[in-house]
Amino acid sequence: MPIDPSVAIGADIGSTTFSWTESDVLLYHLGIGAGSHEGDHLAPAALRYTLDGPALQVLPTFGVVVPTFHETDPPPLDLPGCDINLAQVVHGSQSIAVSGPIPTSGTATVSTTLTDIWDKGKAAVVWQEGVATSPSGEELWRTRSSIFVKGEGGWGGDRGASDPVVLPVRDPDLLTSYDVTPQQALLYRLCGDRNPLHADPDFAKAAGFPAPILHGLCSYGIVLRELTDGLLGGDATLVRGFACRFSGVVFPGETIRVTGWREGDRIVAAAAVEGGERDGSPVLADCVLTVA
Ligand SMILES: CCCCCCC[C@@H](O)CC(=O)SCCNC(=O)CCNC(=O)[C@H](O)C(C)(C)COP(=O)(O)OP(=O)(O)OC[C@H]1O[C@@H](n2cnc3c(N)ncnc32)[C@H](O)[C@@H]1OP(=O)(O)O
Repeated sequence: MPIDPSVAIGADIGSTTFSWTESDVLLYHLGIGAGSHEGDHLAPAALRYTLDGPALQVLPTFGVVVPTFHETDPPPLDLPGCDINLAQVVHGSQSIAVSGPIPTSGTATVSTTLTDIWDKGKAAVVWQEGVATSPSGEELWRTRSSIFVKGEGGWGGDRGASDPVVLPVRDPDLLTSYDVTPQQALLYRLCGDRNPLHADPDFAKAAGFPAPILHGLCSYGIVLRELTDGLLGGDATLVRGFACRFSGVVFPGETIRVTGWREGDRIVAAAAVEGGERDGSPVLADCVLTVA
């Protein structure tokens, strides 16, 4: 069986220790479009993401990517009990909760567990959770993510329960957009995800797409940055968590429209493609930004 839930569920994927520098933080922020709005490269809020020094802040979505930031090979997908390949896989959902602002440089260890597998009949959803700790053992952040594995499932397992975020009916507090550059995925892949799905047209076609698609985690970072800039004055230290489901693909060169509502100590949001033939196609759903 390509996926054996009896082996996979609860499996300890292991621990990795990694380090990062201010340069990694700067590259990450550039990869998710920091400084690209007109005048942004000189604005104090954007400089918090793009200029090294005492004012530099870290958008918490960095915590998701930093354990593999220096990887130069495609994601290995060597998950216990899962005989699957990259062409079957898209990122399904992602969340991170931080204990406090992520340092601009440091060392940490992440321990990851494969927590659950849902059987969608025509696909399987594989869930992982990670806990990152400092060298002194202090918890820094927690992540939860899923991959959607096409062509798996059908063993009569649990379908899982979704918990959709209901968006307010009132006018949004933020309506903004970001123009994904044609080379966005080629830049973002330098942040540790060399999956050929985002760069190689032949691989993308074999995986069922007309062209390479943008990394889900790039859209995830773009949307958090837009919400932080638009509703939190560009202060990344106010973000305690960010969760989303990847509800549709983005092609480099498209525009992502971000709509957000402030609701007490959280912001709920959605993202969709703006303009062109795919206007309104979903990108991110069930977005929740938790505010300190
Ligand atoms: C080990 C580390 C490995 C790292 C791997 C990641 C590496 C990265 O480089 C990969 C990427 O970044 S890929 C890019 C980012 N992801 C995407 O673009 C996916 C966008 N979403 C889609 O295409 C579809 O929603 C799609 C395809 C997800 C679902 O669409 P459909 O097939 O049409 O399914 P649908 O009919 O809508 O729903 C069927 C059931 O599945 C549930 N579901 C839907 N979307 C889900 C999602 N995103 N996550 C989890 N579950 C999801 C539905 O709820 C439904 O279930 P049920 O019938 O029980 O209600």
